[in-house]
Formats: sequence, C-alpha cells, structure tokens
Amino acid sequence: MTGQDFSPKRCALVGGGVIGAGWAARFVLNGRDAVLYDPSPESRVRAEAILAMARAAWAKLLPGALPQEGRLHIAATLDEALDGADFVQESLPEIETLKCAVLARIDALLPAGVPIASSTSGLLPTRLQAGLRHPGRFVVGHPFNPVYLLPLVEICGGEQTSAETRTRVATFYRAIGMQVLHVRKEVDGFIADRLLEALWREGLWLIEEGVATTAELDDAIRYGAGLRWAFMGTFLTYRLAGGDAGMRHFLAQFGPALKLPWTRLVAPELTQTLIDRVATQSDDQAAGVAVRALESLRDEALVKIVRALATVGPQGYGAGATLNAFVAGRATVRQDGAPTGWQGVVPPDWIDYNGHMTEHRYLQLFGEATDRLLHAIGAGMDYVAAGQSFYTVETHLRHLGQAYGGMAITVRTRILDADDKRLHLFHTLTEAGGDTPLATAEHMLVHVDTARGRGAPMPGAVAEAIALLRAAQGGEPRPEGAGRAIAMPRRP
Ligand SMILES: NC(=O)C1=CN([C@@H]2O[C@H](COP(=O)(O)OP(=O)(O)OC[C@H]3O[C@@H](n4cnc5c(N)ncnc54)[C@H](O)[C@@H]3O)[C@@H](O)[C@H]2O)C=CC1
Ligand SMILES: C[N+](C)(C)CC(=O)CC(=O)[O-]
Repeated sequence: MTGQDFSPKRCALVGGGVIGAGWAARFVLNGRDAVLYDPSPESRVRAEAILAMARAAWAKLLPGALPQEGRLHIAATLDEALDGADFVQESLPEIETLKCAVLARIDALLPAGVPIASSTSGLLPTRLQAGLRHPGRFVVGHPFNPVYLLPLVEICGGEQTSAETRTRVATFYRAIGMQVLHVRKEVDGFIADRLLEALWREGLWLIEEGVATTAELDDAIRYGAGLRWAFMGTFLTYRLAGGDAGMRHFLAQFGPALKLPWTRLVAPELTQTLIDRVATQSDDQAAGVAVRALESLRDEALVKIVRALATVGPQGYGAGATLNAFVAGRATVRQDGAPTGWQGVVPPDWIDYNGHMTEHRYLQLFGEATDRLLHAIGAGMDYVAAGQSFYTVETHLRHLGQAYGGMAITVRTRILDADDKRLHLFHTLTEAGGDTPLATAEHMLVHVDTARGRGAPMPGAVAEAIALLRAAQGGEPRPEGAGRAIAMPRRP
C-alpha cells in the first residue's frame, strides 16, 4: 500500500482554537465532514465564525471551483469526535505534557490504521509519539494561520513515523489545496518557525532597545521584503541581488557582513516593562480596529495576492501555482461524460452598475470551464509546459438572462465537434440546479505546437479522450443556439 489514495471523509479535530477551527473550515470547504472536540464553551461559536469567514474567502479565491461542502459537527466528548474518524488533526495548546496525554487517549480509542497529525509549531514528533501504542501513524502537520487560506503545511515525522503515514497525510493535505513541505530532518521549530522566530527575536530586541516600534518593524517588512517574500523567498531574491553573477557574487559581497554584529538573535527577557511596551505599541498600531476587522482585511489581501500569483507565468507562480494545480486537479469527468464544469457563487465584485454580473466575467468563467475540459482530456498545465496547447480562435457569447451577486451558478460544457486539429465547444450557464440558460458561449479551439507557433494534430491520447467524452454525450440533442450568428431580427 502506497498511501497515495488516502482520502478521509470524516476528520476529527481535537482542540478547536485558532488553528483547530481553521483546519475544520478547510476540511469542510473541501467536502469532508469535520467533527470537532474542544471543552471550551466558545468552541461552537468560534468554529462557526471561522467557517463563515473561510467560506467568504473561498468564494473569492475559487469562484467556480467550490467543492460541495462537508458538515461541521461539534462533539460533546473526545470519544464522540473519534467515532468513525478516518483522520485526526490535533491542535491542542502548545504544552508537551498535555499533548502527550491526549494523544495517548486518541491512540487508545482509534483503530490502528487511522493517521494522527499534530499541528504543533515546534515540539519534536519523536517525543510526542513516544507513549503511543501505534507510533508509526503519528506525524506533525504544521499549518499556518489562517489555515483555510495559507497553503503551506510542514510535515515532520519522528523516529517511529512510518513512510506510509507521511505519504498518506501528504496526499490528503495536497488534495485539500495545500503545499506540503517535508522536513528532512527532525528539528525543533521545523523550518518556517525557526525563520519566523529569528525575525521575532530580533524585533523584540529592537523594541527593547528603543530602535523601533511594532508599527515601524511591520512597515520595514510590508513595504519591502514582505512583498517579494510572497513569491520568491530569501534565497531566490538574493540570487537576483547578486546581479548577473547571482548567488556567488551576492555571497562575496555581503557574506563578510555576517561577521559584523548586526543581529542579536537572542530574545530579550520578557519583563513586565517589555510586555507592556510591546502590547501598548500593538494597541496603538491597531488604532482601535477590532481583531475580526483585521482578519477580514488579511483574508481579502491574501485572496487577492494568491489570485494575482495564479496569473503569473504560464502556470502561476508560488502559491498561485498551488492554487492552479488545486483547481485543475478538481476537474474530473462525470458519469454522463461531462467534465465537472464551473460551479460557484457570483462574487459581489463581479457585479456592474446595472446590478448584474458584468460582461467580461462571463468570458472569464467560460474560459475557466474550457480549461477544466482541457484538463479532463489530458491537456492541462503539464501539457502546456511540454509544448502543446489549445488556442481559442473564435467565440460567440449570448446573454439570455441575468446572474446576480451571490447567485449559485454552474456551467455545463458540451463538445459539439472535433477533428484532428479543432475542438468545437458549447458552454451553458444556469442557476445551480436550474435548466434555464442565463448565458451560452460557443468556442472554436485549435490545437497548437507552441514551440513552432502553428497548428498541429492532437496526439492520439487527447483525441481518444475527446472521442470518449463525445460518445458519452452522444444521446443529448444539439443545444439550442449552437451555430447561431449575430443578426438583426427579420422584419415582416
Ligand atoms: N496560533 C498560531 O498561529 C499557530 C498555532 N499552531 C499550533 O496549533 C496548536 C493550537 O494552537 P492555537 O489554535 O493557536 O491555540 P488556541 O489556544 O487558540 O486553541 C487551543 C484549544 O485547545 C482547547 N483544549 C485545551 N485542552 C483540550 C483538551 N484536553 N481537549 C480538546 N481541546 C482542548 C482549548 O479550549 C483551545 O480552544 C498549537 O500546537 C500551536 O503551536 C500552529 C500554527 C500556527
Ligand atoms: C507563532 N507560531 C509559532 C504559533 C506561528 C506558527 O506556528 C505558524 C504561523 O502561522 O505563523
């Protein structure tokens, strides 16, 4: 067994604070049932509030590709949460003794094959798994806040973690849109938190020394390095800072500064004076804006950054590439031969001054529906990277009704015709569950050898996939409106 087909349906969450509730939202939005246990009386309200925020963010992050939601259930006991669970994500407070005690109970209650992942920010998995009867199924899956939007998750196994557990958990995280970073060697704080903590230590020292305030430290990041970190990180950025000679010149020029006493990297003592100073500066910085409002600002910015990165280069870049791969991976073929088309909710910023979905969004979502069909016939991003693609050469769009903000809509795609170089598609947009077309789009696509920049016959596998889809759609009548041209109505 390789673990590459691991796809849990019922996920237990143990601990439902910031991180546990964030995981629950990601699971639910990916069609998994999330059963959360947290003795805090606030856990239900918090989990529902975080799910509502996550739902709003995903509607903007993935318009058209929203999966069918799973259910969120709040369990009264740990036993109830674990009953029938096929995956467990532990997000208890960062206290090793507490985690070990609860993990031992989880281990005792669960069948041996169910993986258990811990969200710990830096505790060593070898220590957390030491008291378990089945330590091989335990692994660290360290996420980043907000879990429902940031794709990164670090996977770190302990000495007894099985290779199968790592693969299974990584497979599952990828399937729910995450970017897995395997930590090669067990180390306190893993990779990302060691970097974040170094910055945080230095920041606290600068505050104690009176060099900068919390707001100034944040400005030093968000107007500069933070912008480039979103897509290149430190090392690729520094390669570019080395000019044409790249990293070698960078190291030669700036390496000697490593010997200078620039950074302290030693956290100052958290005295009451320092705590008060940091907290007061943070209150001033927030200027009375509530945490919820800051969270919604953060989510809006993250969604826009990731969507922008999805349009960089042929396949998207950084987190944008992860998003594209996630969306493409969701495109499958239904039993009736139709690719699972675009489905989602019309976001509020798609509405124009007439109160309807604005014109160019129709073309966007019909274009995305075309991309899903191309993925389904084996002509997705890998295909494009390998030098072949389909170009749209003609489009006819009809507006027959109105889509409004918040309306759940779907696009269904038909292959009308195909030959060795051409693909003739017809998309129909309806309200979800309805039959009345609100808009249709007819496209002619040509198969292209992109390196030579000219039309070329499709490879056999793609032609076969098209033939299979057409055969499956064979019984359906030709859609009304197919082949129509724009013309003035005939006058009597
Ligand atoms: N907050 C963050 O930015 C991040 C935290 N983490 C890690 O995630 C874990 C959880 O952290 P947060 O969610 O921030 O903490 P939190 O304090 O927001 O939530 C912890 C929750 O655990 C619950 N709890 C306590 N004892 C319990 C028990 N016996 N059974 C079930 N629930 C219990 C508490 O009621 C609380 O709601 C920690 O290991 C932390 O290091 C990981 C990534 C980021
Ligand atoms: C502060 N923290 C160590 C809990 C942070 C993380 O673990 C990751 C994050 O979200 O920054």
